[in-house]
Amino acid sequence: MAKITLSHLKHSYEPQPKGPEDYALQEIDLDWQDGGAYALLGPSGCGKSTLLNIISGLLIPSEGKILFDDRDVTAMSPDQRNIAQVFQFPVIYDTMTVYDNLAFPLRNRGVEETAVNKRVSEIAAMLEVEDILNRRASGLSPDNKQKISMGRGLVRDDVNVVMFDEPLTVIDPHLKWKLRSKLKELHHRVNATMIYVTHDQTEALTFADRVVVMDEGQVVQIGTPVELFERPEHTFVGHFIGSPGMNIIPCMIEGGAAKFMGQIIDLEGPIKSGVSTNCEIGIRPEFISFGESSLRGTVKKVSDIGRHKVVEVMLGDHKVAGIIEDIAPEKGDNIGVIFQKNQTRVYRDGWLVTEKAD
Ligand SMILES: Nc1ncnc2c1ncn2[C@@H]1O[C@H](COP(=O)(O)OP(=O)(O)OP(=O)(O)O)[C@@H](O)[C@H]1O
Repeated sequence: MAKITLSHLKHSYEPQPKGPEDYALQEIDLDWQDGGAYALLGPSGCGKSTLLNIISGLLIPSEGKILFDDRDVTAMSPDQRNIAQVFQFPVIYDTMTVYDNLAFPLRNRGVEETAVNKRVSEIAAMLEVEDILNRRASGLSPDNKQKISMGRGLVRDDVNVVMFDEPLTVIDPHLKWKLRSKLKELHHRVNATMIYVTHDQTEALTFADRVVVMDEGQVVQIGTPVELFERPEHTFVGHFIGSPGMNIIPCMIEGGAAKFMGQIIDLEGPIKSGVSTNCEIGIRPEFISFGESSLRGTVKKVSDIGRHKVVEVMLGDHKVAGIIEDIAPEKGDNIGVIFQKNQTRVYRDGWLVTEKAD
């Protein structure tokens, strides 16, 4: 396994890119640590596949370098890079048995049969497919086929990285969580560097120790699931992660204070210096409550979503959502809205600019 470094990486599909809008990947500098479980998360079109193809060697970046353990592999073919990939759709040989499918990547590298047998048995045990090893792959259910496909990705222990590209797309929703937790468990056992590409926050947050969030060709934050939830560094992360996402409302900055609807809003900490007309307050619905407050609004909607209720309140022209577990106000009520101070942040041009309270 290897540490993977992306250094000043940029990519445009245009032969002669002019401005940033011509780049599918803006400048990316990133280290993927050896043995880490990473998710690459972002909406459709943000550049995930482009980045994956650059790491695997299917695409040569317009600018920048890829290093595996500080060795420049930018000009190397996918084969030379020694990578395992698991795709959206299972890649297995239908006419072979499950055993032969799992053994294939090892036999292909000339591994001798005793070692093949040992490793296939280990992987089969981890995936809990020992009882179907002698079955032909053609008769397997889609989730078993994808399990075998994952097994083929994990069977070699000499690869630099295992990359999963939306591997649960074809899996029934009720089986997804099973395979997802299986993959997490496998990471702990094989200790490989893994990159899991998805647009689904649940998949990313349950699989990965660290999540790389992308938007419009940029990495907007790298963090643990808790960090992404607690302190989004960009409004995109706040909005994309969470259900509902972070409330983002415009504000004015005057004399170091943030004002919304003419009132000073208490913040987690001081605002870093800088100038912009595009300033916003971000606060997650989990940290909004209702009661005595000079910030008043009208309840627009109350949704009961099981364990808790989501209350949407109009503050002037701006809607904010709060999550509450006890008795909710009713539609049309005029209520006070309280922002939990240590969770109230300011973003300038999308980027977090409040300092963390001690
Ligand atoms: N072969 C190509 N030629 C030209 N433009 C491309 C090509 N492949 C991707 N793009 C563009 O590059 C940008 C990033 O696309 P990419 O497929 O990497 O995103 P993605 O996050 O993987 O999206 P998805 O989840 O839909 O696959 C998009 O604007 C896309 O239209």
